[in-house]
Amino acid sequence: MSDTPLLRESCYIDGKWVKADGGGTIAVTDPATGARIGAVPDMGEAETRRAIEAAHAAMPGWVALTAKERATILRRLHDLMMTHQEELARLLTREQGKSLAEARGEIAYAASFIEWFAEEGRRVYGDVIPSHAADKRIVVLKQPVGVVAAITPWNFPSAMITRKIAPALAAGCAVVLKPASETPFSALALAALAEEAGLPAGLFNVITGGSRAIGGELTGSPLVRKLSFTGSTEVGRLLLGQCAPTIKKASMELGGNAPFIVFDDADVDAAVEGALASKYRNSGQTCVCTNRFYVQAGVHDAFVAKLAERSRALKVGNGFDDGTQIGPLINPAAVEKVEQHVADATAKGAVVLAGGHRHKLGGSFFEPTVLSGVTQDMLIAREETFGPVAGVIRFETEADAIALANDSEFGLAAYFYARDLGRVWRVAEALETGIVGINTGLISTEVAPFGGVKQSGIGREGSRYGIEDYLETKYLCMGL
Ligand SMILES: NC(=O)c1ccc[n+]([C@@H]2O[C@H](COP(=O)([O-])OP(=O)(O)OC[C@H]3O[C@@H](n4cnc5c(N)ncnc54)[C@H](O)[C@@H]3O)[C@@H](O)[C@H]2O)c1
Ligand SMILES: O=C[C@H](O)CS(=O)(=O)O
Repeated sequence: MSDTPLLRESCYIDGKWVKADGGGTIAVTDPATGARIGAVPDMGEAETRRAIEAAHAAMPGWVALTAKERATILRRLHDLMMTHQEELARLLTREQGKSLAEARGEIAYAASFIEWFAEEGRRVYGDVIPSHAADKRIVVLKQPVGVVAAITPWNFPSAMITRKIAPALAAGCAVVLKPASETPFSALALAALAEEAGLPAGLFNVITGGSRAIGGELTGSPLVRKLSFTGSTEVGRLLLGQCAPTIKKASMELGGNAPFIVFDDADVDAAVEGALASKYRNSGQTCVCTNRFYVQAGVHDAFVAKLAERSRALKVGNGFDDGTQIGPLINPAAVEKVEQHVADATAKGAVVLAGGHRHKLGGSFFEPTVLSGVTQDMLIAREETFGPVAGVIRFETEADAIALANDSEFGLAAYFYARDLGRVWRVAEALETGIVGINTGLISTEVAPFGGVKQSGIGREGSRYGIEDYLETKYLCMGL
């Protein structure tokens, strides 16, 4: 990794590259090989407090710029990301494991949020409201919410960060980011490019270390006015509670349990393509990966046979190897969870049609797996598997499918394949999720509002809606 100029083994606070006060570090390993690829500072409360204070001090100068001046710097950051796309992608694959092709795609996706919100920041409009009284005038302003704390997951080490810092910076906010300890280098590389783009010191701070200590400071500080979190529902619930004493604004992008419904009137071949895309992206480690398949009786056997055949043909390997489609899971614990879901399902009667075991490569590799005969009571239908396992449940009627799909505390993404127009509208409106993919398995884009309902989260990221969460609305009542 020493040949990677963007590799930073220090944190970035107030425009300086610094080590932890106590000198402690956290090792970072390659999930494909288990090899140590570097280390980052093990920071705590004191460093976090300094980062928050730096962000708070830097904001006024940033707010004083025009939206266009902020957009110019963000645009420069976008261009630098794309210039360094290959290096950023290699860094990302090394620490997260996804294929190089997917990593290149993630860097472009991450950069697209910077490009999108550079422009959205120039369209933060207020209002002039017809007054209620002849001697009054009413104006509405939109102003930056204040210092933003961002905490992000390991599965998209670049895009989950820019999906937060882009609207925050475009709105005029400063950010303190804690990335996942498994994948810190992509975050630190972003800080290096932001520095090169001319982002003033203190506006983007990246700290690594103990999540409880750092998180406690970020959620407890009165200087932090907003928490933007992406991660598991369990941790989101904890952090939301920690924000309560200081009444922080909170955006929560949490866990999923996406249903994928195939109706009798679907194009089965198209449904299989969509299923492969939605299930096996990032080796099944995305919040919007299909977690449970529901297939109507008339097409069930044809669909599962084709899905199993295609799953068996997927290439499992190191993300750097040509043609790899399924990389390693992030760590051994992730493999154990996948194994637990497969074992629970087969113990309750599910049938393995493809895969079902740890891959012969060993380590954190798992075979792409298809199970039929799955039922709603199995762990694989109740919990987020976060691995390359497709469990298929047969259903009879449209009403059954909707009831089964909505039988979850999660509500992030759902997918279905159908060609009857009336059915498309009935099902799309009935599904209790924030996102619905219709005759497609891929829904991720910066231009659309991304987020969930129920215990999958609060708020939306991306699109023209995404900047609203970083703004406050101020009402001016002007007496004449
Ligand atoms: N909805 C979305 O947009 C979205 C996107 C990606 C991932 N996710 C979800 O994230 C999960 C996988 O990511 P993960 O394993 O990194 O999730 P996680 O919740 O374990 O960790 C997420 C982040 O929170 C930090 N963290 C953990 N405990 C903390 C604490 N007590 N205080 C402060 N910070 C803490 C982690 O270090 C990491 O940076 C899955 O559930 C997935 O569905 C959701
Ligand atoms: O893991 C969930 C992320 O949000 C992935 S994506 O935004 O759907 O690409």
